[in-house]
Amino acid sequence: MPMSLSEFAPFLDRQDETGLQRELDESGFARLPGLLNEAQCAELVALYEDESRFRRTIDMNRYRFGSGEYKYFAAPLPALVQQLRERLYPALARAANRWEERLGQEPAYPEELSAFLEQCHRHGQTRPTPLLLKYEEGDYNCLHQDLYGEVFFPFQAVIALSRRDLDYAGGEFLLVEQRPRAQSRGHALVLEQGDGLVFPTNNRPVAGARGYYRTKLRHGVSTVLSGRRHTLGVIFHDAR
Ligand SMILES: O=C(O)CCC(=O)C(=O)O
Ligand SMILES: [Fe+2]
Repeated sequence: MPMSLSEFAPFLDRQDETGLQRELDESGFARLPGLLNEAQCAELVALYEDESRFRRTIDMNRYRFGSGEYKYFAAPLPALVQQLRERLYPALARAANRWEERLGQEPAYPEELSAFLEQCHRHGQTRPTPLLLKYEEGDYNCLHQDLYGEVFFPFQAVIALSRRDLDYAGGEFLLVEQRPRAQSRGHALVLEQGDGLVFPTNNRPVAGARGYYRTKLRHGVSTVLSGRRHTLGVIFHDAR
């Protein structure tokens, strides 16, 4: 069954973008509720078993990344993942350019994903990074960043594919913000099936007494207490 674009169109409308941009500026992250429907989530979960769709499988325990498993999609990406990556990108590039300006940098991100990916390719980053993750009872994802080379896009997205309290318990999405010369702040975010969350890949500008300063962010997942939790990670830069 082909997956339809219209299903995740609403938040991408211009009028909704204002709210998204405000949330990103205020807290650094933003929820995108109802990004995928139940059938789309189930379809992505089912893809996990189709080895032909992936270029690499990571046993998280082996690298001490946590416990659980994830798989990077091979090119060409499944249509739904490709469309999500393309359609989330432009609003996030506008946010990224505004953040650059706040930090006194030139706006660096092209309007279209394809142009940004060309930058990645010129730096030898040619392998796709969108991934599916699977956590079972006792699994977790240590706090980390997903930088795969010199070029990186300052936002990434995660989409919850499983039903909280029905398919799994625990397994909150964790976001920790490291503030310069201050203690870190943590957010535990519960995502419903189909919800997306956009968050900074590396750092973000925060308004201070004398202009903006940068905080550094890392993300992870708390221990899954029971059941199975699947997520889709949409990272915009390709990897070396
Ligand atoms: O499973 C999650 O919620 C987090 C996944 C993750 O680390 C990512 O998408 O980069
Ligand atoms: Fe990650």
